[in-house]
Amino acid sequence: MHLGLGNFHRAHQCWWTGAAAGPDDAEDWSVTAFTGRRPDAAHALRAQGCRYTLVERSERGDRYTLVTAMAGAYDGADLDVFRSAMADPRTGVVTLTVTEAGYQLGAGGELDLDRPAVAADRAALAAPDGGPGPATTPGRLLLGLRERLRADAGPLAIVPCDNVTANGRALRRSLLTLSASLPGTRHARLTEWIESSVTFVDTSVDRITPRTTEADRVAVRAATGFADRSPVVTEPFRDWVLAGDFPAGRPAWERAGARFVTTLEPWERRKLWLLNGAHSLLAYTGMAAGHRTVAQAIADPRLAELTRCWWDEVEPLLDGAAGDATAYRQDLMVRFGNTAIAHQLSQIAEDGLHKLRLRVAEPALLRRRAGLPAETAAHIVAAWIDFTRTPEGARPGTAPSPGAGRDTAAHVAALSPALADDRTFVDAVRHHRRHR
Ligand SMILES: NC(=O)c1ccc[n+]([C@@H]2O[C@H](COP(=O)([O-])OP(=O)(O)OC[C@H]3O[C@@H](n4cnc5c(N)ncnc54)[C@H](O)[C@@H]3O)[C@@H](O)[C@H]2O)c1
Ligand SMILES: O=P(O)(O)OC[C@@H](O)[C@@H](O)[C@H](O)[C@H](O)CO
Repeated sequence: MHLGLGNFHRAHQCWWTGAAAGPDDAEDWSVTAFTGRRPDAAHALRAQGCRYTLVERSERGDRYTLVTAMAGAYDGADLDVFRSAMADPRTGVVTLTVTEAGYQLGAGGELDLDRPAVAADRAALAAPDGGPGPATTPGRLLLGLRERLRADAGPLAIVPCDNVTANGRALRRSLLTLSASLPGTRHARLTEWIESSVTFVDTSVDRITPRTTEADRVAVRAATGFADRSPVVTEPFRDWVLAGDFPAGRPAWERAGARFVTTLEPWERRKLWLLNGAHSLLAYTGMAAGHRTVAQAIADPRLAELTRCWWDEVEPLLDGAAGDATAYRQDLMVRFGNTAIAHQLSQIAEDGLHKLRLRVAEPALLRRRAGLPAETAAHIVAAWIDFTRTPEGARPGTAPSPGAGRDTAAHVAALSPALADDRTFVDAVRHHRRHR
């Protein structure tokens, strides 16, 4: 099963599941996918038998693959179908790509029980008649797990694939907290069962996948003859590192290059800080400089130099267990410079509050605690604050609550209360705001 049927799932886990197929059909797995917030993606895929085209795009040209691993696509709000899929003993793995914001975490990285959407889900889950049903990802997952326990359908692995630090452990804590906050012995039993029978796998996922455009659909039709409404364009590069157990089995993803490790942290830090941190840097500083795509921004010598400064700042925090950071940086420069991929800076800039906490504030705090300056981090935070003052940047999720107003310290506190207590860092952010 998959939750969050967007572009990235189609370019990564779903493609990977098809590519993991072995010579014996009995080993093959398929994906039943659910959208997160809107039904559109499921409708479009169902209308074409859940098949779609993966376009691997580089400056050397396009490569087209028909992906057939998706068996079903449904609206995530269709809770009857969702519950029966979760309670099906043939379901052994649930992957997720619901964006960073979808995890409903507060600034401390824990489930925010007081957030209205989470509070509404608690009421829905506690209602004796089932109520309207939960709407958030943690709420729906817990509903599904409750159904699986009731049906005695066996253990399960949950595999979050979003750019969230220690994503498996974070989701495990959230579901246990949510379950423990619900009344009655059935929820006490649910909490115990999750602890004993549900595993949460930490993952680092990597494949730059921009939003599909109408021009992409036209190109697919011209090249393949398939009038595909849901193709997905991605870069040739791909990576998937996983740490955790699969008590109900799993596809042989390693056949297509996935790596199973014991500790994810070195991989996750290298990818989240070097790649995603630099993406956010390029998004906020690049848009302010009038660029639209990552390739345009990295071709700007001033921004390429700022990116190198960011990498110099975070590289000493990496322990090298994930391999040579120098080679990784060189590869990133090439990947960012792929002019065939139009990765919009505006897409990366969305939900900045949730993203910067993990990819910029966390390493900045580690540096500050080690007594080191975090100048480039301050520069990125300043660029984000300035972006939140623009009409495009003032949307919820990108900017902190309106109460933060123009105040630099309040913005930093929304990212990280600990960083906001660091006067040197807040002053550095102020300095960069004035001098940009
Ligand atoms: N696109 C990439 O290059 C890429 C690469 C690595 C990781 N990821 C991860 O995948 C996530 C999704 O990226 P995408 O390109 O597929 O985006 P997308 O917009 O195509 O799809 C996002 C999916 O998440 C759902 N969603 C959005 N907000 C939600 C919320 N608050 N609660 C529940 N569901 C929600 C949407 O309905 C949709 O199904 C990213 O946020 C990131 O964490 C993306
Ligand atoms: O997908 P997001 O929104 O978490 O972040 C935007 C980009 O940094 C991200 O999508 C990268 O392209 C991706 O993580 C590369 O693997």
